[in-house]
Amino acid sequence: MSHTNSIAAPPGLPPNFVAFATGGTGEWTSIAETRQYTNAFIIQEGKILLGYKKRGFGLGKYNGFGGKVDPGETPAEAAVRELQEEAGISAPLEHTGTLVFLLDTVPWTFHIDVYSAREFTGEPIETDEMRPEWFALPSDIAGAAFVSDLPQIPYETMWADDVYWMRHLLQGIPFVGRCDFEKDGLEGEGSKIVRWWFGAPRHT
Ligand SMILES: CNc1ncnc2c1ncn2[C@@H]1O[C@H](COP(=O)(O)OP(=O)(O)OP(=O)(O)O)[C@@H](O)[C@H]1O
Repeated sequence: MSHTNSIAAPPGLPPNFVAFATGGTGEWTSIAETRQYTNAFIIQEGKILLGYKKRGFGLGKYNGFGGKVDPGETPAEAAVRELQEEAGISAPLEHTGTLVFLLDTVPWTFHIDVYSAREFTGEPIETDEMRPEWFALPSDIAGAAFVSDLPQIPYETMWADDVYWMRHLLQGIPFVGRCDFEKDGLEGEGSKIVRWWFGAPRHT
């Protein structure tokens, strides 16, 4: 029997969340060393700011802005710093989600605190690491604020797990999740999700 379809959250996630998307096969990979990361998204009336990653981990993918939490820094401080460094803007970021990733090609576990803000100051600028671009929120979430002349969120060019939690993020619903990835056998750093579990707070 696979553990991944069970209602109980997998190792590495906080308690008191109820699954809204689970799947895959096999046992959860055991967690050894954990490293802290951040990921920040600006979500406004009808649109979301994503960055195209120009170098390093996640090259060629769209993602929020973020990176490693430095020693002596809180995740919230790191999130603000990384947003400034990678997109040139400041924002009152609020914690919205927690993601845990294991890749069979990386010996540590990624613990990612996900932040979002509805406003920001400054002008998004392209940096050495990221190229910021706006995308339209889906029309059922945006309602009257739907922006028809922006591209749709490019899930095919994002990490494969993003599609599971993005609607929670866009609606400001807290979420947690875990995914175990394995190399997909293709050239490069391509990987596929082999088991996943996403949950929202019990009362929603
Ligand atoms: C596996 N599934 C995943 N799905 C979505 N997002 C993922 C992710 N795995 C990592 N991430 C994000 O990728 C960035 C890496 O950060 P990364 O560029 O390595 O850090 P940092 O900017 O400190 O690096 P430099 O050393 O400056 O290049 C960071 O935002 C982190 O949250």
